[in-house]
Amino acid sequence: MALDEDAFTRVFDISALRVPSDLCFTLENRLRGHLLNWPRIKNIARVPGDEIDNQFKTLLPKSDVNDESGTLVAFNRRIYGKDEGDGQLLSPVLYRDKLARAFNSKGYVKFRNLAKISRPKKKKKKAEVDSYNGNKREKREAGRNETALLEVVTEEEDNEGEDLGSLLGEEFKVKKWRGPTRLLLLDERYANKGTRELPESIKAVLEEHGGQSTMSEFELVKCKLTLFYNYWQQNEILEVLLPKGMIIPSAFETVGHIAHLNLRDEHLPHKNLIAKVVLDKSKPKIQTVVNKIDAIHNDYRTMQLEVLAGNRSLVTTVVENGLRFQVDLAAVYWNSRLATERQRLLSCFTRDDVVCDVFAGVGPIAISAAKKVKHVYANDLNPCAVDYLERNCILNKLERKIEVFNMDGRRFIETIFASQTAQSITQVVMNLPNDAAEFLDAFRGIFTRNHRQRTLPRIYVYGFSKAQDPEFDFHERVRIALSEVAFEVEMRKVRLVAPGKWMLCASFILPESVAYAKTGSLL
Ligand SMILES: C[S@@+](CC[C@H](N)C(=O)[O-])C[C@H]1O[C@@H](n2cnc3c(N)ncnc32)[C@H](O)[C@@H]1O
Repeated sequence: MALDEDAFTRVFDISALRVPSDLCFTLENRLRGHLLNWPRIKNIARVPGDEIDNQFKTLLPKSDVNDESGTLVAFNRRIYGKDEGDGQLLSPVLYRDKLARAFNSKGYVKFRNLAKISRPKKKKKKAEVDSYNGNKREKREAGRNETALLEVVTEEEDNEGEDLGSLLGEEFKVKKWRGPTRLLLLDERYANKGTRELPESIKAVLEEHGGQSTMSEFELVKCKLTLFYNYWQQNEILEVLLPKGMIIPSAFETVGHIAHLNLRDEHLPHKNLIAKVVLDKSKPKIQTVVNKIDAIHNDYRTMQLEVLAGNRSLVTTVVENGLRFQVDLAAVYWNSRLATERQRLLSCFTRDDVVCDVFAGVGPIAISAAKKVKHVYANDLNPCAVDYLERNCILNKLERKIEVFNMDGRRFIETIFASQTAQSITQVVMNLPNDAAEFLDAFRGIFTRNHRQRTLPRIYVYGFSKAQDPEFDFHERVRIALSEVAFEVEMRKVRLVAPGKWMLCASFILPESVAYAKTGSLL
């Protein structure tokens, strides 16, 4: 089903007070309870074409611009000139401006409508006010990229009979310029009400301020407020589009420019529609919307993703804690939800540490650590992850502090600890929650008598548990893997990854009995 954006256009009749612009904020405060209070709609709107130009301002005498009895009249006379009343002679600047307004390349602008008498009447283009910036625009352009549009319903629309303007031009039906004004949008309960029907409290405020205003004139105008597809929020649109009673998908993970949905089965028939709305509502930050097709099963922990909307590229750049990581979501593992955990882990390290990241992926832990610690050894089995890991080291200018390896975790542990050149490793991170505990046996016998003076590293190993007592369960797995019971393990719940399934982090100093064990792996 295609998304019909026009079906979300809604038009509301409202009333507005046209007030002098210099009073609009005062009046906005005084009339607060009577003004339109809709989300994302400002209740002050500009009126096109009545702004005073700074150039004109300088021509005015120092007294109040809006002194209708004197200055404003004189100003109008100066603008409209002697030929239209008893005004003074126009200054050269104003005279040129007047001429420019009277002619254009096609002839007299002022009497252009005379020509129309002999031609069929074209549909009139109407100037409108965008409630956000007051720009003039043409009605047919509005809609696609608009959020909301405020149109003043003109007298012409109200009274078809008095169409003097269509014969002699706009100038002949509008009043003379009377100073810059603003529209204060009134609460919807005042729509289509006459001035007399306004509550006394509003009238009292207007009367009080009317004296201060030069125009001493407030006008009640009818308006049309149009709200477009862009106005409505994601959940409001999805509520309309999806079948009644269906849970509205709201949360999604973002990885750079990619929104990563995790749709339920019931959503799948509507997946493209949902993705389109998510894309529309999260642009420009989001450029691609994907859905996870299947649970993660493979060794590299990559996700099976289906691109539902937007551009198809799954290569993106994520900024995390001031560091930049390039990621190809189709080929490597990335989880933005672990950002807090990575920070917590990092807070355990000091500048004297040497860190070994056994399952480094594209490097979020290794590279963050490298900014803080003395040195990092980072490894991953996935050649593509290693490729991005190397790029990310360079991207963050940390390549001198990180050594990158591409091997199986167990072999990496054995190699790095056997290496004579390896600096003394103080911290080991094992973030492969499904199986990391099962790699712990690789630490058995990593040190020989020659290494006696070496520091015993602290190990951080992650795991999942669905048990009733997840901490106890994971603790048991760690002990079994190390074939050692007498050592202290700090156990911490990281986050609930699914109902009843916890991710945990166990940390402990590698027991001496394990590090110097005579045998290697028991398995
Ligand atoms: C859960 S991800 C964690 C990556 C990284 N630490 C992070 O936070 O984004 C686990 C990583 O281990 C890697 N991996 C899986 N099996 C491995 C193995 N036997 N040896 C080394 N790395 C392995 C995967 O390629 C993946 O990048």
